[in-house]
Amino acid sequence: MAEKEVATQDLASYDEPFTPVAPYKQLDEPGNENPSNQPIKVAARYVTKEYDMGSSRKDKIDAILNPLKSEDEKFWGLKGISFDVFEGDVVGVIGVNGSGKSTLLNILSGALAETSGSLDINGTTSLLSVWDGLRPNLTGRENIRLKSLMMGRSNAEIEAEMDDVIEFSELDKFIDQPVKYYSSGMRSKLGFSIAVHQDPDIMIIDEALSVGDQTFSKKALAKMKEFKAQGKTIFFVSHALGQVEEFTDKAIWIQYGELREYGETKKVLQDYKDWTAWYNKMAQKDKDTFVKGNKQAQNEFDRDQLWTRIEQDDHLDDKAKTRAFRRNAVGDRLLVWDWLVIIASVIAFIMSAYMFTYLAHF
Ligand SMILES: Nc1ncnc2c1ncn2[C@@H]1O[C@H](COP(=O)(O)OP(=O)(O)OP(=O)(O)O)[C@@H](O)[C@H]1O
Repeated sequence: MAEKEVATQDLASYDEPFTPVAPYKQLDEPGNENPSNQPIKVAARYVTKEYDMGSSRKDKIDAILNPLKSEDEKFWGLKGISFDVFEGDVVGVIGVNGSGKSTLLNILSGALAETSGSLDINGTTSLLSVWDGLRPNLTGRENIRLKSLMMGRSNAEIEAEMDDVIEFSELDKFIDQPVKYYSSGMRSKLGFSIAVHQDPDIMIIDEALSVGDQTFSKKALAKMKEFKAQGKTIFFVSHALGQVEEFTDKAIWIQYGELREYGETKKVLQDYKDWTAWYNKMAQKDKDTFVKGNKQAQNEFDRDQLWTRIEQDDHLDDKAKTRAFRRNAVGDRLLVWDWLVIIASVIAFIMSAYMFTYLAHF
């Protein structure tokens, strides 16, 4: 009976708006213990990603030339995610489709720029996702060379490793075929093999183990365990909760762009499963309302709401608050570039109009 009351109370709270004030745990809080005093590998504070739904250059120019047109729709893929990860932590990242897992991992790997927030990464990262960094028109072998060069490997190192990478990938003669003809499993094998041979400090794996065949998944998991034993830091996104449970020590649960929970894998997985059971029991109409409400909150989120959260965070001093609120210059640089293109086009247009009127006099 008592158990039922607790469950009911927990379930009711799912409906309430989720507004974390200090969503990351302090060092040595339960779920974030650092018994061997490991150095911090990743410290994220209020990391956001604001997607522009009309994000093509044409959409942006359109919006400037038609100021009366309604503003582009924004979507906050991440609404201010904060956490600490220590050397040797193996962290599962879970959450329903569209919650923001890939967005977070792409930001951690440097493949995507965050909109704002402070992110300190101590070491090299390597992202492993089925499509990441693979050029469809290049062969498998050329992709190995390209990705390795991008990771700062020398030609000699690449040639020395080439046979091992190919052997691990099990692609055999297909290695000289363009990647666009590969199945998703084959891409995953190639991507995985390239990534593990880069020997990064921080390994980021996005769903890549779920598409290969079972034998390869086992081999890949064994390789990951080897990394774990060496004390590497690993982020592991997967919908396969069994794999997350088997392989990770801590888990981050992301929901609609928020960090819902971070702590010991067992506890986070149990809470996530409870939530999923609660969600699945709802009538379709209620599920739609729930999802719509959360997505709307992601559309309507803004910098004021973000600042309110940061301001209330007692764990941060003023300097850290300012840093956490700061917009990332990369995003702004893109805007400046867009403006330059527009200004140059307007000047070119005015000059041609002058030339035309001048020539028309003769
Ligand atoms: N380039 C983009 N422009 C606009 N919205 C985007 C873009 N990329 C992702 N999103 C949106 O951001 C949200 C988070 O997406 P993300 O891919 O990070 O989720 P996910 O948790 O990895 O999902 P899945 O489990 O399905 O892979 C989604 O609602 C998605 O539609």
